[in-house]
Amino acid sequence: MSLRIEDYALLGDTETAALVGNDGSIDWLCLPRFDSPACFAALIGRPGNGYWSMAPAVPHRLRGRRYRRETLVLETDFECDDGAVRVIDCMPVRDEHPDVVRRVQGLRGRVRLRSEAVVRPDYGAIVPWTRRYGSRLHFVAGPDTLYLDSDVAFDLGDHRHPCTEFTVAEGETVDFRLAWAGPRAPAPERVDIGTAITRTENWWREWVQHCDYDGEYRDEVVRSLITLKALTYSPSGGTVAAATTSLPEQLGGIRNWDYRYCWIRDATLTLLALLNSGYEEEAGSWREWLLRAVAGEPAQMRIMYGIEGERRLPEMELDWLSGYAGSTPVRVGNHAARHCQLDVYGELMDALHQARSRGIPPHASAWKVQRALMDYLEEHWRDPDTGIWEVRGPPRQFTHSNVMAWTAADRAVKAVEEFGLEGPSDRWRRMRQEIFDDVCENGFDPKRGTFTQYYGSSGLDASLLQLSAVGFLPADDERMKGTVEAIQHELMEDGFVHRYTMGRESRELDDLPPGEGAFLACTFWLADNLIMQGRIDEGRKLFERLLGVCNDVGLLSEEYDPRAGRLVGNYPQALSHIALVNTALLLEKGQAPIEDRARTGQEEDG
Ligand SMILES: OC[C@H]1O[C@H](O[C@H]2O[C@H](CO)[C@@H](O)[C@H](O)[C@H]2O)[C@H](O)[C@@H](O)[C@@H]1O
Repeated sequence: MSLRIEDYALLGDTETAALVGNDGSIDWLCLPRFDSPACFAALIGRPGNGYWSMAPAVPHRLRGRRYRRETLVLETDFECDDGAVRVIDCMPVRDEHPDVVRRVQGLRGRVRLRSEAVVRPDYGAIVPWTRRYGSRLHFVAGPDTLYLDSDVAFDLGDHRHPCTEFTVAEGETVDFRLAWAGPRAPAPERVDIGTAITRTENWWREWVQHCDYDGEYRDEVVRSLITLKALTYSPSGGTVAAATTSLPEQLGGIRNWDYRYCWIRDATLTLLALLNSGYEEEAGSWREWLLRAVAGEPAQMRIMYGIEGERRLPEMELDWLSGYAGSTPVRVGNHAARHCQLDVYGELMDALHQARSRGIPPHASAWKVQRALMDYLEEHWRDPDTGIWEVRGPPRQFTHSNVMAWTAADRAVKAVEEFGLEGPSDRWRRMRQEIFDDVCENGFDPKRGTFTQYYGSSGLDASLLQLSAVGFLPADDERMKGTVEAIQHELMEDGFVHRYTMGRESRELDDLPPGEGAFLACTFWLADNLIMQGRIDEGRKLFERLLGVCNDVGLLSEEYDPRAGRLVGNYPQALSHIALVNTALLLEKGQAPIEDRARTGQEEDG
């Protein structure tokens, strides 16, 4: 039986990521980039699709695992009748060759261990050509060449399952390193594993030092920030939505998507979470990524890009993979790249506005790009779109999308008024008012006292919990209170919030069978609304309940299945960790930076 999603921990070097189970097996690793084909894909298939195990060879139990304080260096402790060992895993800060290092440390007694290195490039499809040179294994398959160096020699067997057994006594260490090289690149030099681990540890600790949040939830916030940093591709500054593809939104279901790309929405919200926690440098590189990605005709702007700004992300199914817990199809690429989702204009205008407000040095092209985007939005904000949830049914006029168009107009007005930038502020002011009136007339149900999912629908949508955060209406406005109450009544299951009403209407909306977990980011947004309404204790209680579903190493996926009591969806997911950071900041400050925006927006439009 597969491990639960929460049984995995993240390793990463800010260019790619791996998942290691609490059984010591690395079941997911894409090299050299987040979106490269995985060479260990057992996570979404079978063991034959690739893994690298490291655990006692005799009956044993997990004694615990943790990241070393404020780092992404993982320690997993196993215990058996003969003693105890620790496996230390990390991906060193990137130099020439992406690599994973593993050190086995004897803690007590003498323990016999076994390691199997089943390398399977191209998402588990290819058995590589494998050779052994002393204590080095060499795997070759098309564009992938991997080298496994170890203190103990591997037995090649039939070349399909290289394995080794060795004994570690208290105080001893045994080291391993798997490194990737391009097809014609020279073989990597051997490295000292102890030095690599220390260097990686120091690098993360130095990074964490810039965090200026020192509140009650520091551990959880720092873990989330480390996760967001690990999901940010450092050469370009783009953030992937999650480290995986096709972890299901419902166990055994078909809502399995590839998240190893940069959504404007997720990347922008990541930037804000980092910025609000003291990380200004990241804001600069994110803006570089963004401006490169959206450069060109505003009409051609995409809602998501590849990590270097690639525009074509064709979606396909990998039929040789049996899926996580049998959840098929396994997909790579993402058809949503071709969607029109108007909210991204608002998120983008807001992020650039905030970067400016924080004094991030101006960028020569930023305002030019923003003006071009506004020209486009002025013409198109009434268009139906696929909305924040990227529904695969027919486009609609989603209330949230229009509110985000309002946000874009609001930030454009402020850029002129507060920063003296040049632009038609009177026109944008009129646009802002027009959208405000339109939303209040068509996206609000006066009988039920709640905003609704899209114009003309009676359904609810948890994205409406964002309305106060962006400043559309204050949290204590009766219409917002009514919306929050309706969402609490209709979208909650066992204390967690679903994205929208599931049922016949959602089938038409989504073009997919209903059934998925509760959405963790939305549940944090509910906590935010409670806090902004002054219901601090209720908000805190909900926040702490959410912290309770973080796994033992502080990670969250996209969704939570309250019935199964399990994390579901891609993992770890940026949106969930962004939302965690925002709620912690809101609780700490009593009012978040986002609420300041709420106040200014309301003065003019209320
Ligand atoms: O479930 C439907 C959609 O799910 C994915 O989108 C979700 O994840 C995105 C990345 O985190 C997020 O930006 C979006 O708001 C979420 O709905 C998936 O990528 C889509 O293809 C799919 O239609």
